[in-house]
Amino acid sequence: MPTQIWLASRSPRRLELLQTLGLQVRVFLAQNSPEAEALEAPFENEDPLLYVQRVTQLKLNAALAAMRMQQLSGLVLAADTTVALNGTILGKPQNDAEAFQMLRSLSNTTHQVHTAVAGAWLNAIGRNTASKNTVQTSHVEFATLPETFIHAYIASGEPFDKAGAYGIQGIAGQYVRHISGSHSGIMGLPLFETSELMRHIQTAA
Ligand SMILES: Cc1cn([C@H]2C[C@H](O)[C@@H](COP(=O)(O)OP(=O)(O)OP(=O)(O)O)O2)c(=O)[nH]c1=O
Repeated sequence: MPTQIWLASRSPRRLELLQTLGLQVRVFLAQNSPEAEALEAPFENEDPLLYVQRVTQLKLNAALAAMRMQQLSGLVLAADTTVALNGTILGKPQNDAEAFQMLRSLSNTTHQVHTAVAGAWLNAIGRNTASKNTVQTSHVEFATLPETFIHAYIASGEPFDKAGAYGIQGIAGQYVRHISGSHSGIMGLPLFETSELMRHIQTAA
């Protein structure tokens, strides 16, 4: 019987990326509580790489707890993407001014995009019998972002559900001079690392 893969994510990009692997994926969304959202706030001066892994584990744990309650089983995946500029975390912008500030700070420089993935196997009696985490870092160099572009981009609404206020897969891609790492990782789910993680879990479960 094929493995049931559950993606614990609201991100439409993550679902599309997983589906490009030809997998049958179901989305599982745990109820968002204010407490859970508060836990996703970075600690003061938290290292971006540690932050992205911590939050990913929180997302996975919340999904596993909720899935147990509903007696669901299979391979469960959660992920988080964080943009880091000179060691500072750039999350999703809360308003136009924050988006503007983020995009201007990314102009004509290189930043990092970290995507962590955590997965676990939940068996038929609700036990987690195998788990694995991974994190993938890409380097993205933007050319100068003209102010007229930044304003129009913010007005389009595209920056608001994205870490660092941009999506490489959209019109901001025209200013990406160079990347090293994983294009799918920058979009939210590194396909090479995620496939390896899933194979590992399936073998170990
Ligand atoms: C840098 C970058 C980020 N992003 C997106 C990927 C993620 O969806 C989003 C970062 O937010 P995340 O908090 O990682 O994920 P999410 O809130 O969208 O979904 P969930 O927590 O339910 O899994 O930014 C792009 O789509 N393109 C990019 O180039």
